[in-house]
Amino acid sequence: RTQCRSYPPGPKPRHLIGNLLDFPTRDVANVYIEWGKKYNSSVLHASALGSHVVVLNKLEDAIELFERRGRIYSDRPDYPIQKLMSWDHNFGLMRYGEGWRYRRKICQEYFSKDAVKNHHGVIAQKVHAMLDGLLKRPEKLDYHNKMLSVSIPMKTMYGYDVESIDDPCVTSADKSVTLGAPLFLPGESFINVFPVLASIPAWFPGASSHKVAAEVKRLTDEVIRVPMEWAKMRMVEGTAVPSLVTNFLEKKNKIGASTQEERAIEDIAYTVYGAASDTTISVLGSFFYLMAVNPGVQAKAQREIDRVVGMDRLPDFSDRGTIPYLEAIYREVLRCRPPLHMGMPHSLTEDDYFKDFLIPKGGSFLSLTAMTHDESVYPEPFAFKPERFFDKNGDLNDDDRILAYGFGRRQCCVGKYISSATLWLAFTSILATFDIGKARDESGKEIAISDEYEDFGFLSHKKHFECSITPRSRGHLQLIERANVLNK
Ligand code: HEM
Repeated sequence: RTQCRSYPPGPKPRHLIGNLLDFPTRDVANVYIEWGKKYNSSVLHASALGSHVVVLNKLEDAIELFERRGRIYSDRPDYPIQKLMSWDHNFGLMRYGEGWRYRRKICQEYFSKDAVKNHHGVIAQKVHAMLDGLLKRPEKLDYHNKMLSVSIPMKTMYGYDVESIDDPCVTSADKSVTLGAPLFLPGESFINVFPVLASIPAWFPGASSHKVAAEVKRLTDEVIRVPMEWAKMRMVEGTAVPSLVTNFLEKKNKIGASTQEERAIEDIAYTVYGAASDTTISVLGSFFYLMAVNPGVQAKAQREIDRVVGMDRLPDFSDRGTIPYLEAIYREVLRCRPPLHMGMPHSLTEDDYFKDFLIPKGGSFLSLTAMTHDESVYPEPFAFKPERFFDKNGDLNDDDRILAYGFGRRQCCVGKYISSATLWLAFTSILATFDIGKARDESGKEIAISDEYEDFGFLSHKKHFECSITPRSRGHLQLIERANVLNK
């Protein structure tokens, strides 16, 4: 340990401001991949005014630090901007401690591998509604994607059926994330670098992050309050349906509950809505894009689905495990395009030493995109090849750890089982019933789809693109209609 002296390599700090101007605020993961090549290191470092950022580009390093040494790597950075935006209610951003543990435990039980079966009905209903939407208005793909992605968390958390994405709960949550997420990046908000700035008022000249934060706070408070009040009203009316919140309110009415528990439930429901919706939108957007530009993969998947499911019914959860190629598509979509390209920031609670480097106490990030595009593990990393997940015998290989769900003592994404169930059923049902292809212009020529993504800081979504979505046959069309009649 005494030999370890220097921080990991990275851009040379400037006088006084350190690396403040070097931190990328757009296309973050790719910039850190480039840094990795430039400084010839998979562990990178930059700092500004006492705040350190360490980026890990290699899976084995993340396993060593975030898992084996998880005790000291499981905190989250204390961003002063968070409180100004009411995002301290988001337990995914909470410091490692009692408050986080309490919320995580409740959430984990609700979404455990076994408990996810309780949500299969809701997932199937919402996936079938998406198929119906695609049938009637295929040009509104973004709308249907968002409806599916927001309606599952709203139903499982509050028992609330989202009727339209113009629902005020949805629009306020959207605005809050669009405005607030970029302020988390190192280099984007000076408040995170100079915590003392958090106490200057929003009207102070130049306090631009404060003004944005104040608006985000107003929106966030609304996102937390409105659906809770709605659920309470349904309880009073006697029309509530089971959900995390309504189950809790029922218990509270029967045997009482502490304020601490009520706060936790409120925080969990709000957190899950945000954590589930934007990530699912991102993956589904990537899925449609990747299917439209990879017709060979799509055709092979459809042959496999037809072989197992046949033409007389829609896929259901009992089919999972019987269509290996679909499993490979699920793995490959998440490998190609992890929605949170940098994962969630983990913070180190004490100085550590790794590979002869000093890893300073403070912020540290892992770069999921760099890990899922590591050429030594995934040859031709930018090619979409579900086949990479099969071994020589044609069986699925054991690379079933979906890196996009993260690492460590925070036991990675608490929603990974419901997410996996949702994405699997959505992918399989969409491919079973529709052909996805490039759209055509008036002269019948295919319109190319660009690879552009919209960057929201930590998260990215596929930029809007035109594609054609057509039912595979009259029989498939009828299956969708029948499923939706049954749902009503
Ligand atoms: C493809 C979809 C999803 C991806 C890629 C994803 C990814 C992630 C990642 C990378 C983390 C950070 C883990 C870490 O600390 O390193 C996380 C945390 C979290 N995710 Fe997901 N997630 C997805 C869907 C969901 C869904 C559907 C839910 C709903 C239950 C959810 C709930 C959460 C929560 C509550 C946390 C915070 C956990 C904590 O800090 O203890 N996620 N997710």
